[in-house]
Amino acid sequence: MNEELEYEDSEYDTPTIPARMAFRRFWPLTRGLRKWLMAVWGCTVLAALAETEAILLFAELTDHALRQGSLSAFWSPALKWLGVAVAGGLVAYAGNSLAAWATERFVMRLREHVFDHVQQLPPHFFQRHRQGDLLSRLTSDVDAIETMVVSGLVGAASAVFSALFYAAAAFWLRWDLAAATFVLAPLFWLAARRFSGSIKDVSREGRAADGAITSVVEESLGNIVLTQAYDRRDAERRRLHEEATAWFRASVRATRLNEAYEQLVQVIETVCVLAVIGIGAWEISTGRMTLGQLLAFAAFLGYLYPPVRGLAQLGLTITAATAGAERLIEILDVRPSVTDPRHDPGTGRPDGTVEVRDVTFAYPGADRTALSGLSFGVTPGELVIITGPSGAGKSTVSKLLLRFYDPDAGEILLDGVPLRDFPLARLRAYVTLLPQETLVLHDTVRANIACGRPGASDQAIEAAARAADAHDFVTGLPDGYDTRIDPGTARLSGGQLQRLAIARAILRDAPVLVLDEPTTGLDAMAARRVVKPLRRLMTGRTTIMITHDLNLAPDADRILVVDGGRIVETGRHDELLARGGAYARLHRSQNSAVTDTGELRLPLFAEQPAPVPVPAPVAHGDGAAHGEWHPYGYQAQTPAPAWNQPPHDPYNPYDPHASNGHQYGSEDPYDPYDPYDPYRAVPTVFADGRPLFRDEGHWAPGC
Ligand SMILES: Nc1ncnc2c1ncn2[C@@H]1O[C@H](COP(=O)(O)OP(=O)(O)OP(=O)(O)O)[C@@H](O)[C@H]1O
Repeated sequence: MNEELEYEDSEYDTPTIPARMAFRRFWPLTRGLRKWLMAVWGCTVLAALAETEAILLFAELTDHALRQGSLSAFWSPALKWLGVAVAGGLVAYAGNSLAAWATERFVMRLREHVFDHVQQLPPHFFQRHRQGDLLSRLTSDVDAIETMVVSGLVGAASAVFSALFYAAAAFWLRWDLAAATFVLAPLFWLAARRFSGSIKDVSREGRAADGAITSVVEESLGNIVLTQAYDRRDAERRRLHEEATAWFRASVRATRLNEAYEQLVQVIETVCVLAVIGIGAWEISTGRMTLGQLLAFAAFLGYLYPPVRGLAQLGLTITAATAGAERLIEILDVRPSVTDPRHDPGTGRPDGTVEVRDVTFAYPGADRTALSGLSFGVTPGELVIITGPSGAGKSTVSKLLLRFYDPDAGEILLDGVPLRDFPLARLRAYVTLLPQETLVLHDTVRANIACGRPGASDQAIEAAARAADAHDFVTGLPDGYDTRIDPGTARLSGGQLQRLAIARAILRDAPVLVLDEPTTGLDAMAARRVVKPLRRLMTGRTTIMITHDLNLAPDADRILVVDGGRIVETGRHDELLARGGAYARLHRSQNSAVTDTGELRLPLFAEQPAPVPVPAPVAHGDGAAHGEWHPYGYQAQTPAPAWNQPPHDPYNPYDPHASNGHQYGSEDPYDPYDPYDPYRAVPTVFADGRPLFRDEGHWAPGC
């Protein structure tokens, strides 16, 4: 299956794979365990032999000791039986322990295999798959495969052996009786066949629902602040209820199907036992069989049915497990978007000269290119800022620089060597990313910094923390560097976490740095506090900073303004401002984005284009003179501009303005959601002529 197919499939329409193919897919993972599986099978065989011996001894005891009432005939078979029971017990214990060891090793190996694979998958894979569903695939679906490949195989081999062995013993004991019983054997097979299709369907539904439940719980807990702040508990509960209902239906149906199968088999077994007893009674009455022989035969049947029934049940279990295998195979078939080169050119640590040469790139499955013909270069010690509007392709540049993807056309070179020629681990040691969201490991502060360079000494960690201005707040934590922090930790502020990330990057000491919005999400004070550590981090390195925050722009050696995946302007801060183009506009919009609190108190849109007088003047003792603008209203006599009317709230049934026809569906043609509505009046100036929004023109304070 290719990747294109992959993201079109949701977790609910996983492709169907036959059990045999699924088995073959995972069988190679049993390498190294197969001899132990053989040993487990050997133990099962020995245990079956011990059981058989026990049954024969039971027949001997019945015929010689019990029927003849002879105690002397009791001791020898009794002691033998005891010996056989102890030996059988030991063998069964060894076999079961070994089986548990082998199956758990297989599960571990499979889980690591899938986990390793998932870790190599490109970022868009995780955007398109729900995390909860992935979790469920890595846990319960992995267990299902174990059932299919290891327990299933050993179970099937043991059941086949036991069935054949007990059948042979039954034939040896009384072939005619055995033949009569075996005529009924296909009934078991027919019953299993009847149920297997439905059981597979219901297992598939159950697994998908299991993944969906984990997803809802995971997403809901991850968004707990949103849930509580917007009181979305009922909505979240409903979401969980929907998925839980699907799970509930699937599991009840699965239990019903299994139970129906079990009971049907029970009835078939009873028919067989009655047939044996009937024929046996007739044989005993004609003197061709002893009671001991009949009881031994019945015991053999008692041992024969479980493996026969087990085989059929195993078929159903494997069929159900195939549903899990399909879900894992779906993930394993997604290929990583980048791989290591065949040959490592073995270059030493690069100086850090980066050249992006005519790069074009579209995300897999996307119909638009994210970058088109992008070219720029950065030399060691230089700071290049990439800015531009949202969706311009800035973060995509960082993904290509880290080689999460390869360009569709063009090339990115590090010291003249194409990125695809570096082994990934080495490339990512040379190019460090400081991502937008601060990534925290569930570990101590020390480990969080040290993950920049595993094995770093405590002194190096502390030096990095000092350079990142993190040492002081870290030593103020209850356990200093040994304080445990968690992702989403409340212990540290956004700015502090960012400084930890900077310490980690300082310790990593890579020649190339890619900073993706290093100050986004921080308030002005926190952003200012990270600037100094950032400068220390950037010193002497090739730095590519992706940012909307143009406060750092005057420091840049070059600024690239990207729009629609292309570079639309290049230059230094002053040059670009003087040019008055895209950059100047971005810069202006950013500076004017500092909101005037007066603006916040104004209704944005008028209800009516025609001015309506405010019913009562607002009496304020703050010097609001007649005719003066006041944030809460206009003074009497002065017709209030439309935008200064108390806003009509279409959702408020008590809004007095609702009665004047300002309701949806009334004749009032005003549509608040239509930007081209001719009735819509967007105020741009205050009553005294001052511009309402700062970027409308110069606004000298006090005028
Ligand atoms: N995984 C993806 N699959 C498909 N298209 C994507 C994917 N990620 C991003 N894009 C698209 O690629 C384009 C560039 O996205 P990118 O994230 O690089 O923009 P950006 O400039 O960093 O935006 P922002 O400033 O909002 O982070 C956008 O049109 C976006 O919709």
